[in-house]
Amino acid sequence: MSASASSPAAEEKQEAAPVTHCKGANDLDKVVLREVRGSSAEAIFKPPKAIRGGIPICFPQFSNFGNLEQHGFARNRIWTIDTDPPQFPVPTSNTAYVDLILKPTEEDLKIWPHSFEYRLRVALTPGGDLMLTSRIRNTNADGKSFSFTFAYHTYFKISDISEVRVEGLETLDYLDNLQDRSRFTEQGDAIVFESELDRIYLGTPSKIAIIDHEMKRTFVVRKGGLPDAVVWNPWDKKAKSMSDFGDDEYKRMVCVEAAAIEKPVTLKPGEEWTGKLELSAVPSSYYSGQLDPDRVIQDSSVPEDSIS
Ligand SMILES: O=P(O)(O)OC[C@H]1O[C@H](O)[C@H](O)[C@@H](O)[C@@H]1O
Repeated sequence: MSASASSPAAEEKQEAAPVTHCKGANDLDKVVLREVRGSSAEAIFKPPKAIRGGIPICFPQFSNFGNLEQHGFARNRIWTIDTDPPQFPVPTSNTAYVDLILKPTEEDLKIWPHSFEYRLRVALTPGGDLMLTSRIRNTNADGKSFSFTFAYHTYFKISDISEVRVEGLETLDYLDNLQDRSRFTEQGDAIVFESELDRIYLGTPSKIAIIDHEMKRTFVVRKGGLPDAVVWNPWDKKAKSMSDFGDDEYKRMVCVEAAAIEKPVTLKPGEEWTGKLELSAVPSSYYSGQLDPDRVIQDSSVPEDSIS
């Protein structure tokens, strides 16, 4: 799906849920791993399997935190354009956006017996920032609550994994997926990459920065309703084991995923949850060694209190 799509068109089926390409004014086209569908290296576009790259949606399960397929089924489903969405809680004036909706099929209900409506708004601001707003409602008629885990599995395109720092997660606790999800405390003043890394940071702030020194560009991730953040780079060995990923592609990508994992979200019938993600790209000189996200996002289109 292209996030540069504008207002809702006539009802039509979308090929896949994830944002796979986003051409923005301020370098946000670099958010994605692939330039266009499958043109780079080893990406495979074969529905119903999600393409690797972009922003796959992990719902109703992150990873193997449950009995469903890895990362849940939402990323592998056909979404529909929602031509008549209810009012969204984020300002969208002057933005180009598309509203998508996902409801469970009969098959989905067999593996996850809960009725839901998942509304996703994908919006691009005039400045090129990308905003994703997920609204998930429990529409169970049997009076039952349900719980889920969630992630925006965002792939960022970077110059060189060895040159990148992730700031905003220092001093936090994390679960290390490479060590049976044991709990550790981050000791570094930033995350740098020297080998495979796969961690779930807990209780994270609403802003995280991915600083690409070589490109002199910083991605700012802002999020709301999503307390956790997954940081992932497969490094060389795992890259080789993935059939839809080039052997060297790990050098040019990092995933920083706004998520709700440690404490699953529980919704009673009729209740709705909102999870927001906003991505900006700014020149790294704004950061130059000091993380001052307030400074770089002060012109953001989303007021601070609307995202947290
Ligand atoms: O290969 P996928 O199912 O898309 O998952 C890719 C990666 O997603 C997350 O980042 C997980 O923390 C990793 O453990 C996993 O390898």
